[in-house]
Amino acid sequence: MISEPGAGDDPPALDIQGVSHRFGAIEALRDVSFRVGPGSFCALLGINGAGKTTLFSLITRLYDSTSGRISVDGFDARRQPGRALARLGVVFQSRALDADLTLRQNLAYHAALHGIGGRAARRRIAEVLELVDLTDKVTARASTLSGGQQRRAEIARALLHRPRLLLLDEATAGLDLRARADVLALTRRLISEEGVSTLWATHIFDEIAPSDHVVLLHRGQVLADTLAADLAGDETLSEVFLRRTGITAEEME
Ligand SMILES: Nc1ncnc2c1ncn2[C@@H]1O[C@H](COP(=O)(O)OP(=O)(O)OP(=O)(O)O)[C@@H](O)[C@H]1O
Repeated sequence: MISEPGAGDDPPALDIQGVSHRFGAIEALRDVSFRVGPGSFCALLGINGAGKTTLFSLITRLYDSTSGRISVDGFDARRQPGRALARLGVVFQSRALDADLTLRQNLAYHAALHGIGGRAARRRIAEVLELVDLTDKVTARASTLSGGQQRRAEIARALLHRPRLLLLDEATAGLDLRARADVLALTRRLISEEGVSTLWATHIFDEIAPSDHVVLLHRGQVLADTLAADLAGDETLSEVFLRRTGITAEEME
């Protein structure tokens, strides 16, 4: 079930209303609106160039949107950026750990950026490492971790300041099947254990469960915003994706 914002007392983890963005003549996003309910998993489904990374850059305030409104956990990203960003944890497509530092050093550095130090930092680092099942790697250099372990460490890092919303941009890119499944399962588990909502950007249909909320983004526009099972109906998700977007299976490659 999609957790409908407004159904309980909590505001939506993410509320995007009428957001557009241009890069010169390129319209990367056009009038994008959707919500991610509190404590829910939302798949942002789109192929390369759909606008997923642009949307993430707007949510994280890397860019300012041309128009529209973005709120994180009820805080307007433009008018209250500090409060909105404090509620956000991000795992970008590119690797973000310092390869020469140990896992503990990487996390301690990031905790300090969020104003968490001393004993509180040590306690929280131990908690997040346990959440991602990397407790035994705390003194390992980041460069010695496998791709999947690094991704889990990045998720731990994103969780340090107890965000209400996690943004993951193609988090399984470059991982083998086993590691992909681990990262996805971990992210789903965090929703129940940490109560953190997730916006999971992907182009991989297999990562989406029938009960997931899915937002289909194509050429900067939202073509669907519903339960994956309702979107698919009697078809597979990939069939309905190709039909709705009008692209061919070859173009998906
Ligand atoms: N800095 C930029 N300058 C100009 N055009 C850009 C810039 N960033 C993105 N675009 C264009 O905006 C559109 C959306 O790109 P975006 O990177 O957001 O898509 P995406 O869904 O994240 O794809 P990918 O997974 O390949 O990053 C594309 O047409 C892209 O070429």
